[in-house]
Amino acid sequence: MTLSLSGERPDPPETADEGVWLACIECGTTFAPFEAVRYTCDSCDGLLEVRYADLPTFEDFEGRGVWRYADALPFEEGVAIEEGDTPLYEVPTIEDETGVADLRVKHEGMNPTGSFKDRGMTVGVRVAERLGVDRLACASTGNTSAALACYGARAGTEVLVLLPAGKVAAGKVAQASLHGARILEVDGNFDACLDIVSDLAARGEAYLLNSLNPFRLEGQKTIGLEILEQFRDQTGEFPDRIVLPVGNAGNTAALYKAFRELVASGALAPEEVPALTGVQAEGAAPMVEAIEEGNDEVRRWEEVETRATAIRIGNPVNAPKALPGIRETGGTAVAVSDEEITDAQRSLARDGVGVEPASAASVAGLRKLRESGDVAADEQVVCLTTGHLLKDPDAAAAAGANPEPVPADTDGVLDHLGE
Ligand SMILES: Cc1ncc(COP(=O)(O)O)c(C=O)c1O
Ligand SMILES: N[C@@H](CCOP(=O)(O)O)C(=O)O
Repeated sequence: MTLSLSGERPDPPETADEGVWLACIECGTTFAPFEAVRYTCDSCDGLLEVRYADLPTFEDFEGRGVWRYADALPFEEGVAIEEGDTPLYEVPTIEDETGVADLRVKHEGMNPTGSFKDRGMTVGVRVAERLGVDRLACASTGNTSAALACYGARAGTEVLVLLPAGKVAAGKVAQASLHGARILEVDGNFDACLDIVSDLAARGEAYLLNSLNPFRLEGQKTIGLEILEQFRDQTGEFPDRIVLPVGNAGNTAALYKAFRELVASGALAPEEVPALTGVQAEGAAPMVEAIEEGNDEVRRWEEVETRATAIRIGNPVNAPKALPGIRETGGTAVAVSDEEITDAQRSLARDGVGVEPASAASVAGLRKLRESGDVAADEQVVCLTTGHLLKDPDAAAAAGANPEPVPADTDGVLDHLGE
């Protein structure tokens, strides 16, 4: 099966429950959505996708936040704390300097726990309730654990998180801890943590809420729906391109699914779909490698390193959904250095947008693609910034200027200021 923008609408199988079912993206086998815990296909182990008998158009959306898009989701409401409805900012200085026709920044750091993961958790934790599981778990570079801890607390369910020891930013560990998750620090990287937690989930020890869980990506689809609506409200048009940081490739997969569904409902023409453009750090760039080499599979990088710890990932599990997303929308992928990421973080901050390093990768990638000519000057672009500045206070302090010590009197302060 190919995940294409054909506008195809499959008929509901007998396994559908109120017009919702799960389908394998590799072999097409379908499953009832809520009768059993399932993350991948029983027949071929392929990734699963949530499918709907009815697909909404823009006119069907009403209300605010993630649940404005209930008609595109498996439920009417979730375990919610006002996630979504994040700002789409103008960034005049960066727009000027990159020389694109229009540049806006969709700041997902403005979600309740400071990252886009909340959009996935409001749906995923609701599904967990429906399935009646009693322990939620994830592997995390930080943000997933913060969001799961918070939404798990809200649902009153036990949460277990596995983190790569020494590689998670301070703000994120603090969040997971205070929201009451049990935190295990693993002597290995994120991919090793995900291998372990997937194994625990397969043994029935916990319900997995990483983006391998197809319901989480349903919530993350709303980023794409919101961008289209906001950009059209602000400019009268849809953006030509969305540039986003890539780690486990959940957002790339989720945005592509949002656009495929809008095409299938007739709400969006295939040529109106924004080109999905992924950015990775040079030290963790398996998706970029696959795009550059034209590979259908992504090679797992065993050794990964980057200052942008949120995307320090060598085995993007959603690659089979995300690669077609980049290719079919006419997008591309690019790797950026840690220095380029920090420069972009500073530039965003100077335009009033405080983000963590991984988020700034989107702007760093846009800069690089403008220099290479892969992004044209007449394009209308949205850069996705995925997490808040305060998530990683150490990186922010290192990127900013040091405080200057002064004596505790006005003359001393004036002297220091040289006035
Ligand atoms: C701040 C931040 N940005 C980007 C990403 C990458 O997103 P994805 O895994 O959906 O590619 C993550 C986590 O993976 C993240 O925490
Ligand atoms: N950046 C992520 C990595 C895990 O990604 P997920 O989307 O599969 O949960 C994090 O914050 O842990």
